[in-house]
Amino acid sequence: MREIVMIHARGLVQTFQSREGKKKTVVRAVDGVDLDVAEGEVVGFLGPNGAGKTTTLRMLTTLLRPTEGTATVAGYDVVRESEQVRRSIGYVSQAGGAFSAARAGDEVVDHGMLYGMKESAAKARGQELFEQLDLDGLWTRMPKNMSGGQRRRLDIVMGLIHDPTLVFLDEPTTGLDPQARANLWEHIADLRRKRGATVFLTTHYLDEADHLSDRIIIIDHGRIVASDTSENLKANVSGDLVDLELSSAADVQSAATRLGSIAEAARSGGDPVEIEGNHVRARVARAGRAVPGLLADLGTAGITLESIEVHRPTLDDVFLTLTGRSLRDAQETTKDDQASDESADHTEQPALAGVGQEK
Ligand SMILES: Nc1ncnc2c1ncn2[C@@H]1O[C@H](COP(=O)(O)OP(=O)(O)OP(=O)(O)O)[C@@H](O)[C@H]1O
Repeated sequence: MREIVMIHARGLVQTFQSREGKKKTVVRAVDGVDLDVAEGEVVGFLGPNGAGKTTTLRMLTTLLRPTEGTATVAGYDVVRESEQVRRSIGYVSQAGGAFSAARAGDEVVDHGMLYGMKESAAKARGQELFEQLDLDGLWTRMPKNMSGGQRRRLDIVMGLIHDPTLVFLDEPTTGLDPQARANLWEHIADLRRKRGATVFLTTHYLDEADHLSDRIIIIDHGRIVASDTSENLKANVSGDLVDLELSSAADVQSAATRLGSIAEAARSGGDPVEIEGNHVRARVARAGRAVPGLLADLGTAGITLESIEVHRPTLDDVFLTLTGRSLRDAQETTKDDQASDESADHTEQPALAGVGQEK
C-alpha cells in the first residue's frame, strides 16, 4: 500500500522582528525545518519553551506565512491552497478556544457551521464527539462552568467537528491536573485508534511525548535535532545510570574506581564517574548484566551499600546527549529570553475559525 504523506515540509523558516527599546533584532524562531509525517502516525513534537514548536505549528496550519521554505499539509500547499488545508485539518491551539456565553452544544454546532456543515449534521457529530470524549450530559452547560479538563476536551470537540484526517494539538494537557491529563491521553490515543486520524502534537512534557507518540521529533533553537521512536532515541544514549549510595564516606573513592572501570565513558576516555556526598554515579552499558559483577567486586573489597538504583535512559537524557543541556534547564533559560518579545511584528494570517467555506 502506498504511504500517504500528511505533512511534508522543507526548509521552513520563520523570522520575527523584535524591538527592545530602539534596538530592532531579528528572531529566527524556526530555522530550516524539514518534516515528513505519514497518514495515521502520532507524532510528538518536543522541545523546551521557545524552541519553535508553536511557530512551526502555526505555519503548518496556515496561520502564519513561512518566511522561507515550503510545506504541504494533507496534500495542499500551505500558502497557495490555505483554504483547502484549513478544511482538512483540526487545530486545537495552546490557549484553547475563546468561548462566548453560549451553551457548549450551541458553540459546537456554530463552529461546525463555520466549516460549512449543515446544522443537523453538526449537531449529530457534536453529540457523538461529546459521548466519545466523556462530555455526556454537558451539552447545555456553559463552558465557563466546566472543569479545566472538560473545557480542554471541548476544545478538542471543536477541533474535530468537521472530521479532519489530520489533527494538530498544541500542548493539549498544559495546566491540567495529573488525572485529567491521563484521561485526555486516552482520548488522544483514541483519535488514531477509533478514527484513524493522524495526530501532530506539541508538548514539553517528556512523559506525554513518550506515552502517546509513535515517533518523537525534538526541536531546539528552531532546528530539528532528532526524529525517531522513543525507544531508538533512548537506545542511542550510552548506558543506564547506576547510582550507588555508600554506607561510609571513606569508601567513596574506592567505589568510584570500581564503578568507573565498567562505565561507558571509560571507553571513550571521558570522566566516567560523578561523586556527590555518599553517592557515586556513572552510565553503564547493559547495567542489568554488569551490576552483579560490580556488587561481587564491592563485596570482596568490604564496601557496603545503603542502596543501588539503576535508571533506564529518559527522553531528558536524550535531549542532554544531543544538546549538552537538560530539558528542564533549557526551559528556564528560554523563558528569560522571551521576556522582551512583546512588541514584535510579524505576518499573521486570519484566524482559523473564520473559515466559512461551503463543502
Ligand atoms: N510573535 C512573535 N514575535 C516575536 N518573537 C516571537 C513571536 N512568536 C514567537 N516568538 C519567539 O520565537 C521563538 C519560538 O517561539 P514558539 O512560541 O514557537 O516556541 P515554543 O517551542 O512553542 O515554546 P512554548 O513551549 O513556550 O510554547 C521564541 O524565542 C519566541 O519568543
